[in-house]
Amino acid sequence: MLLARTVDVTRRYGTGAKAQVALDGVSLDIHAGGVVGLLGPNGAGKSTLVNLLVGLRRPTSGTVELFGGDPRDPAARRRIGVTPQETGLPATLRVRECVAFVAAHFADPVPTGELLEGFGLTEVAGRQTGGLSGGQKRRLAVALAFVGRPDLVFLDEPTTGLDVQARRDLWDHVRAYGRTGTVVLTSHYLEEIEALADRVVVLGGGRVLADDTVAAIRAMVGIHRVSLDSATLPELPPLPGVVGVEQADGRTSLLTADPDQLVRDLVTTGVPFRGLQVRPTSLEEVFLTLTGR
Ligand SMILES: Nc1ncnc2c1ncn2[C@@H]1O[C@H](COP(=O)(O)OP(=O)(O)OP(=O)(O)O)[C@@H](O)[C@H]1O
Repeated sequence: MLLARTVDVTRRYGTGAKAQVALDGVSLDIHAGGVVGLLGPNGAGKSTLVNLLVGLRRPTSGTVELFGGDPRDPAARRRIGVTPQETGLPATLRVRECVAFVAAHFADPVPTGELLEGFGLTEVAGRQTGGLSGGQKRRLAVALAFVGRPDLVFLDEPTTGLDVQARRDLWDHVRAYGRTGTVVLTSHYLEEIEALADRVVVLGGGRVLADDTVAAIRAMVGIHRVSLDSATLPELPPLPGVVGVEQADGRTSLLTADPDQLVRDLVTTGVPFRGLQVRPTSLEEVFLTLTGR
């Protein structure tokens, strides 16, 4: 089921010579179920895309649909939950009151106590939001996106400022939600995208550079890393198919598209290697290649 879509969307900020093109011909379908990760460097257009999908901004050209209609239609917006990149919580409201305030807008909200428990906020339920730590504020901002049992949740860099444990707890929540609902999440953390996303959309310079599963995107570059302990390794003879050699952390890495053949060749050379490891390149390595960074 199609929940949201953009068709050939362009978004510019400003006019004339100073115009900034934030999105440039982006077409994207968001289907029900799972976690879609929007990945891209600073200024790639991730927040702009989310803001268009949730009806906070309008495209300069192209079409944006949410549940088959206009994202600014209140009926469509009632079915989504959003955590923007920056949230201003009313400083004098208590955490519990904040949740109750948002819950009042929905017919069947998650009970406040249950929601606070789920996001580790029970202990600070009676505290004014102005007195929360940065991480607690962020957790509350993310919790508010889930109050109305939304069909589609948009989280713009939800774990920025969270410590490792809080980040992992939030991942559990997002993952669990993605089993029955749908989440669109932007992140700078490749680890986060690898951990959560079923589908990754890589944005760069306002364009979709790749749109696939984590595994497929990793395989797009298709390069594997064959690494050996450097300590006892003699100088290697030239080996066919090696596209790069790296030295780091006491290991020599050979980059190749055909790791099986490289291992056979290594054995044939008779080089006394130790500590052989073969692994696909990480999402980070692929990401750097795709975005040209
Ligand atoms: N209100 C605005 N006025 C002018 N330019 C803007 C505005 N909002 C965004 N931009 C520009 O549009 C481009 C895309 O910005 P956007 O915030 O969508 O990127 P992003 O991928 O979310 O970046 P980040 O990872 O830093 O949050 C950037 O060049 C940015 O400077």
